[in-house]
Amino acid sequence: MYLLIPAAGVGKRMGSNRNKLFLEVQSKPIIAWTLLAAEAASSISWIGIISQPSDWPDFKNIIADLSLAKPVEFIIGGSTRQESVYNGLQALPPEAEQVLIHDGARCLATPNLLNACAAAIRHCAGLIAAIPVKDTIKIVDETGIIQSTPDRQYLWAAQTPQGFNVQLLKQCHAEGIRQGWEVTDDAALFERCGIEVRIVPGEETNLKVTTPQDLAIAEFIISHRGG
Ligand SMILES: Nc1ccn([C@@H]2O[C@H](COP(=O)(O)OP(=O)(O)OP(=O)(O)O)[C@@H](O)[C@H]2O)c(=O)n1
Ligand SMILES: C[C@](O)(CO)[C@H](O)COP(=O)(O)O
Repeated sequence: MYLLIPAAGVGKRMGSNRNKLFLEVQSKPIIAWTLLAAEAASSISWIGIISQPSDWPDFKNIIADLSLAKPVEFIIGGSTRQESVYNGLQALPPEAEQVLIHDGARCLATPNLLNACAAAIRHCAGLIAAIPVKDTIKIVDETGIIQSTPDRQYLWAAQTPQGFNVQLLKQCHAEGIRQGWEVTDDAALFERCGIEVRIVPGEETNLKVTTPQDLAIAEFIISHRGG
């Protein structure tokens, strides 16, 4: 299975002065944990890391330190996640029929989750890892007044990995460009094009390291993992 890792962000919400993926959790950069999960997932045979060329020397040093057995290709990142994934799709080898996309910032996803998504995408056009929402969610207007409370049984928190048929995802990205759609995940492009996206049970611990609080939580989770 081909795996694209969007890793070209800047980490605004982390308040970091450079790509947050170089921040350390348990003495390893965030991206190193993500790459180690990909290395340990038996289904993954090819890794594309989508990132800004100015970060490539640091990524290359990290990869060398990890002595990964799997090939890692470097792909130039865009100015949004959506653009970065678009670039990643163009860089896939022509024989790639399905792809998993997994945020570099979701460094706690387990190899099992990557393998489960890789197995499931053989049987559908699109899927995402997701977990049921625990909070009561409110739709609020711009003045801060609640407009409605959606029924929680239909609410799921989207994670990555997200898996897709490559041809269809390329078509959906192209349609997104034509229509000027701005989305925060690839499933949203499938949805807007009217193509079904299936849910695969995600992991409660598979948080996206977005804020300094997430970094502390990631530190706690990794330090309490066995092995
Ligand atoms: N232009 C971008 C922006 C984001 N990403 C990647 O998409 C994932 C999810 O993005 P997010 O957590 O929002 O990362 P940042 O964009 O770095 O954070 P922020 O939005 O706080 O600036 C991350 O692995 C990030 O590196 C990317 O590849 N290209
Ligand atoms: C793809 C994603 O991780 C699913 O939760 C998320 O949508 C990325 O969005 P962000 O706005 O870049 O954090």
